[in-house]
Amino acid sequence: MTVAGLSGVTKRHGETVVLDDVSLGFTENRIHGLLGRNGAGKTTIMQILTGQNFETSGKVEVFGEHPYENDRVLRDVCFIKESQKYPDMFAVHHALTAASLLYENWDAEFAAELVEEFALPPKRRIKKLSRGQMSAVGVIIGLASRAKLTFFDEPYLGLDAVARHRFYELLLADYAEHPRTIVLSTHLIDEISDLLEHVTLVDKGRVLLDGDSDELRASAVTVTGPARSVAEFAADHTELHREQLGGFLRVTLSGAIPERSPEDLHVEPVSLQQLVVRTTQQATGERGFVGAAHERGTRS
Ligand SMILES: Nc1ncnc2c1ncn2[C@@H]1O[C@H](COP(=O)(O)OP(=O)(O)OP(=O)(O)O)[C@@H](O)[C@H]1O
Repeated sequence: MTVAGLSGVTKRHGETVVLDDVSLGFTENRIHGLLGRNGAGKTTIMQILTGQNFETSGKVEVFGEHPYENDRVLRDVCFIKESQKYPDMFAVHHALTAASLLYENWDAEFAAELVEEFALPPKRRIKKLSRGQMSAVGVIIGLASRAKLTFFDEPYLGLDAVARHRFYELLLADYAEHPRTIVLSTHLIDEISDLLEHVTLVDKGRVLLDGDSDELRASAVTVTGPARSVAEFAADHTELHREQLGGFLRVTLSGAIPERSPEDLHVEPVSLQQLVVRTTQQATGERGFVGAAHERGTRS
């Protein structure tokens, strides 16, 4: 069941088209990745779905209703972003108390455990916290709120690598015990790709990819080997990308892993990160992509 979705949504700021006829949906009890380059429109999508921004046209539904100024909807929605502002006097514990009043599924015990886990000084004012500690405040609120629909708009980027991995572990463990819909927006695709069950890729306000992660991973392969052999093999496939590595060639090809391939070739499924990069390059016609015209021509 789709809990939050956009249907033919366009968002304009004056002459600038920020979202261009976007349709997407986030399914109940699933971890979604909302991916895309800087300025792609990810934050705008999340703002519209959390009632913090307006669509110019199209249909927006969260739990079957429009979210704007809609308490019935918003009490089940948590939006965690890096730029979250708190009143000047707020200490960590004030932010947690405010969150406990806002979210009906708030788990105070879990929040206290997370404060210890991320070694946060509860009485320190938020504006005095380090960047990583500020990110931890957001991460803790996002997890302990247990909202039916939780958006994380890159708040964990301020955490160091060790703390980020701990966040991913905690998220997965808590999600297993308390299934809900989680949307993660990030540039660090490799880091979170194992977490994601569904991926939506946006670029320049348009949806480029939208599908189940495993199906997307199975939709392309990387083939590496002696240049001539790879080129011969690639000739029969739709090529998404080509990289020369000395006498070797690496190509990304559209399609499933072939049952048989020449012995001197190494064929592996594409990683989510590669797929995202290649698809975005293809859409923007960036250098490094061979066969863009063909691929574009074959897309419906
Ligand atoms: N109020 C505004 N007026 C004009 N343009 C805006 C406004 N808000 C956002 N934009 C533009 O909309 C586009 C999408 O912005 P958005 O913040 O949604 O992207 P994003 O995918 O979240 O990017 P990032 O990964 O860099 O955070 C950008 O080009 C941005 O400059």
